[in-house]
Amino acid sequence: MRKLSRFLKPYTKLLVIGPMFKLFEAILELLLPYFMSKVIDIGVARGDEKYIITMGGIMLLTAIVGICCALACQYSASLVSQGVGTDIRNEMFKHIGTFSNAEMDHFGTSSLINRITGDVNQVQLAVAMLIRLVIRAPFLCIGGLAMAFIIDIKLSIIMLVVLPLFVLILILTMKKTVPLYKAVQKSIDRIGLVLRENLSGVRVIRAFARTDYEKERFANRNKEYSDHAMKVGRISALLNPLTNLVLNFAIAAIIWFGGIRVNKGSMTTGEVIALIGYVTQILAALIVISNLVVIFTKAFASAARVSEVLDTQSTITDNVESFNISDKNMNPAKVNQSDYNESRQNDLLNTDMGMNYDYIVEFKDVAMSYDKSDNYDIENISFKVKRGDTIGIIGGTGSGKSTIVNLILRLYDVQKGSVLVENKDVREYNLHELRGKIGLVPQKSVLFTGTIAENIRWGKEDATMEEIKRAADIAQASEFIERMPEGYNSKIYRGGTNVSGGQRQRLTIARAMVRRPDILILDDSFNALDYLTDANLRKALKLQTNAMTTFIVTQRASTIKSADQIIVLNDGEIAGIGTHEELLDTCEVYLEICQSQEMN
Ligand SMILES: Nc1ncnc2c1ncn2[C@@H]1O[C@H](COP(=O)(O)OP(=O)(O)OP(=O)(O)O)[C@@H](O)[C@H]1O
Repeated sequence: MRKLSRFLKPYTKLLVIGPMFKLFEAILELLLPYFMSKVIDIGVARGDEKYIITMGGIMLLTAIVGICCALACQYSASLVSQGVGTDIRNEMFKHIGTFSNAEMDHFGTSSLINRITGDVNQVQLAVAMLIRLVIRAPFLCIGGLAMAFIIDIKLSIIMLVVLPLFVLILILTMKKTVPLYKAVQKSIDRIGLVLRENLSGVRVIRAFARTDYEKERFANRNKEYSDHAMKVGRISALLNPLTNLVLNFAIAAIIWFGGIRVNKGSMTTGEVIALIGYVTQILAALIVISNLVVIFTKAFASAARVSEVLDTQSTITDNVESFNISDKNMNPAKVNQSDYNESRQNDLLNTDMGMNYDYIVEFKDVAMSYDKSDNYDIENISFKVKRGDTIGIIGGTGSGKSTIVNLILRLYDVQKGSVLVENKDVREYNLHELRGKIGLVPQKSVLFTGTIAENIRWGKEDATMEEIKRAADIAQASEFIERMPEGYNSKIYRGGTNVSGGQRQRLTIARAMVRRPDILILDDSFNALDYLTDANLRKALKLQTNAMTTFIVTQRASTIKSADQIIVLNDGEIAGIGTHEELLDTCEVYLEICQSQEMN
């Protein structure tokens, strides 16, 4: 929570003004029982109607001013808590954007969503309570006690007996419930995880007839949650009757002993009524304090989860200095397209003059594991790629194909060796510059809510309709787009679930093509296409993209048969490199793949 206190700084004024209003309202609230006692003792006792009306007016005014103060405090609390919540969410979102895939893997999307929503809400609630109640409740307790002692010291001794008893009940209840609240929070997290997995994978679950299994998994998580919540409920349910019992006991005692003192003439009826008012106020304030403890305990746990995200630094650090433009102080995130184009033109000029690089991509003895251990997921990877070549990467599942392309984009860092793009280590690049050279078609096609044209424009913000149509042509997507009633303005919903898998794949290819990247990476991007579309797409890529270096990751040998170079992976290592014909003679793994697919 302390780490998040910096988010309160911009609201310092409201943080002072809000509680001040609440404090003033508490003072007014403490005056009401006192005024009441005067009405009874003077107005009613003497039958002084004028006094009753005047005091009634003062009490009404006090109450109205009190309500205004409470409203002003409430308003400040809303401004601050909503502001702090919004600021934390924005900062988290921005920070998560800097995470490499390693950090995303570490937290998991489900947990990140919970943290940015549920946990921030909890912190937000604590901030609101901080302003509204943290000063008010203890003030009412102490102030009420002081007023009671001013009215009658002897009768106030009842409070000294009742208060410790009341506090003991609250502490015992909290001791039992606070750990349970944490368990409840965790089980809500787990329900969220199961729910998210189920909703996003609903088709797979139905297809594999796993509905019953998933129902049971959800029911178990739900039961775990309800068990914890019920336990909290059962204990909390005891709180109300117990506190009411103590309160009524205190009131009865005040009336009993107060009555005796009134008969003796040492106290007035109004003072007894005022004491009843104060004891009620004090005990209500104590209940509020116990609720505050619960809210703050939850908020501390949530703040720790939020801070963990904000304190995590991406293992992939960006090289801001390396961006090849005149203003080195420029924020790379804000580098605009024309600066970038200028930088690219300089690079290309250098290339044409033979100054810059021989190979567009080079892996030098690369090893890497996702968990950063010595148990490498890929190892001893070395190869060189010439500009304009088509490279096929083939191998069984889990052999490391996607890992290799992830390293070109620097989605992860290597542990051994180096990856060079245009003769420069990817770690020396500014990430914006590096990724600006590359068009990726990921294994899992993801589209975004918006029109088809908007989705393709993701690849290049300022793409004209002509460029979009050309990209769709190459991706073999124009035919189905034009058949849709609204063509390029047709809407894509929920990550693209309203188009078929193959159509989605072609749209993601168009999105990558529209930026005319130097390096195009197709990570198993043809697997949802029929053989004819696959062949047409490869033909179009070859014809239209002469200068583009294309990596095709696939399990289908026919897709990469005509590639300039094929890299065969087996269990994280290179089993062979060469053309289709060369590999058939030299690489047993490749021969086996081809034979299994009945082609050689
Ligand atoms: N995010 C990750 N976290 C941990 N391990 C991973 C991660 N991604 C891949 N791996 C592991 O790294 C190895 C190589 O995976 P990779 O995805 O590169 O294989 P692949 O050849 O592309 O497989 P496929 O054809 O099934 O996509 C596998 O053992 C896999 O379990």
